[in-house]
Amino acid sequence: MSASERLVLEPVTRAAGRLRLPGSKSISNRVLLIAALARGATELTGLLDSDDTRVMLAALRQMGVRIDDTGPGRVRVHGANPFPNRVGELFLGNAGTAFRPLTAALAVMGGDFRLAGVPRMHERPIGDLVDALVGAGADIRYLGEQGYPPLAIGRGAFTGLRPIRVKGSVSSQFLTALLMAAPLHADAAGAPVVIEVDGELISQPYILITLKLMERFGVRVERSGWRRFVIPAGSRYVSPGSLEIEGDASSASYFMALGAIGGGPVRIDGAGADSIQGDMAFADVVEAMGATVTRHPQALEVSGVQVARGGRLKAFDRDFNLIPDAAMTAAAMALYADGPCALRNIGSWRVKETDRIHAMHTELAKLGAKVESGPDWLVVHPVREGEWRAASIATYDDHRIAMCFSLAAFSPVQVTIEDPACVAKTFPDYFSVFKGLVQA
Ligand SMILES: O=C(O)C1=C[C@@H](OP(=O)(O)O)[C@@H](O)[C@H](O)C1
Ligand SMILES: C=C(OP(=O)(O)O)C(=O)O
Repeated sequence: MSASERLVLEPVTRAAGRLRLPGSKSISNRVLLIAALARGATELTGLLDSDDTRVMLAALRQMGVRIDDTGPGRVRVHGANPFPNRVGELFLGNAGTAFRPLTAALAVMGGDFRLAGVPRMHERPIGDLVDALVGAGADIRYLGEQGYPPLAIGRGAFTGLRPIRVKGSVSSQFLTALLMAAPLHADAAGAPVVIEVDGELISQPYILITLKLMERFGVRVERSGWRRFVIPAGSRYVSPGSLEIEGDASSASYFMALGAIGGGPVRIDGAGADSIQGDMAFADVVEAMGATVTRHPQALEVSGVQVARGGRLKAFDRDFNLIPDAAMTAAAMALYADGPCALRNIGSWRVKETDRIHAMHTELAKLGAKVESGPDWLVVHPVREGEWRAASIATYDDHRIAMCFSLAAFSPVQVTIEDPACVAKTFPDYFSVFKGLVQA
């Protein structure tokens, strides 16, 4: 492995300072697609520039959607429904927020599309979404293994006559994809679209992001809890003119952890108490661990959050189903807690960028931690003084493994992060922001 493929983290003892978050991945990719489907042009600001948003932008442009670059983090999207090009081969990397919603939108539109990604994307399940769409008349074929990308989408007639039933136990992105595509049918057919969730629905706060952004584009979904969603007849996306994208709350979790472990205060601008992202609840996690948290609008003039250490970090035993991405940061913080920390209900980790339960178990253990895990849980015991081991951390092409193991710099040993560039999925300059906040 060459030097640029590894990052050596020398031990640090303090962290303090202020930073601005990159744009939210979840919001960026949702509004790019919705704006592309809306009447009128939308000026987006605060857009994330990373691998996941680049594949979405490239796919939309390939479909003939005009998107002007109007400055750093700014684009003007000229809506076009249906898309001018209804034929194409799309490469969507490992971006779940591009692959799943585009599958649904293109299946409802109909055409002749092929959707593929990196090898890991072809191991991430999509069968529950394909079943729901095919059940409603869409024409989708698997080009590789059944239930997984790559996919071919044809011209089949999406009827949406009966309620569309979808399972939500593997990923909430399947329901998000159906919700975002539904107005295309509700508008064209002048009929309501009803979506029913079959069984458990994980990662629920991401559905609220979807519904809130649809509403910003004029589509109000009627819902009964998490079971039944009705997109009224005639619903159509209309551009609000402009939209400011919040900072990424999952990215904020690493800096909240820095403030809690490294003293702080660490001031994080771009997403605060008024955020629509569920991962802002990570502020409650660090607070419960003993950190001192200040949230906008109570005390800060810019939307944001500030975290400082409150004492030794307290152990936790928590259900993390609602915040699966930020939960990884908690697993790394457990290295410094005052007792064993349990992360429960995190089964979705198995089918994300890598098998995250296996990866976190393996890499935390390399540092000297005792770790236990099961199908959907992880227990991390803090490392006692004198038991730390220098380690080279494998990152499995998973941005979040790379980012949360930066927190191992607070150990007394040298830690090396392999392939740090994998952070480009959501936060290309993560390590330079990190280095600007920590001190030996
Ligand atoms: O809808 C979204 O923007 C996301 C939903 C979550 O996935 P699951 O619903 O698969 O847990 C999350 O892990 C992912 O990073 C982004
Ligand atoms: C699971 C993640 O990504 P994706 O949007 O590809 O599902 C993630 O960013 O942690």
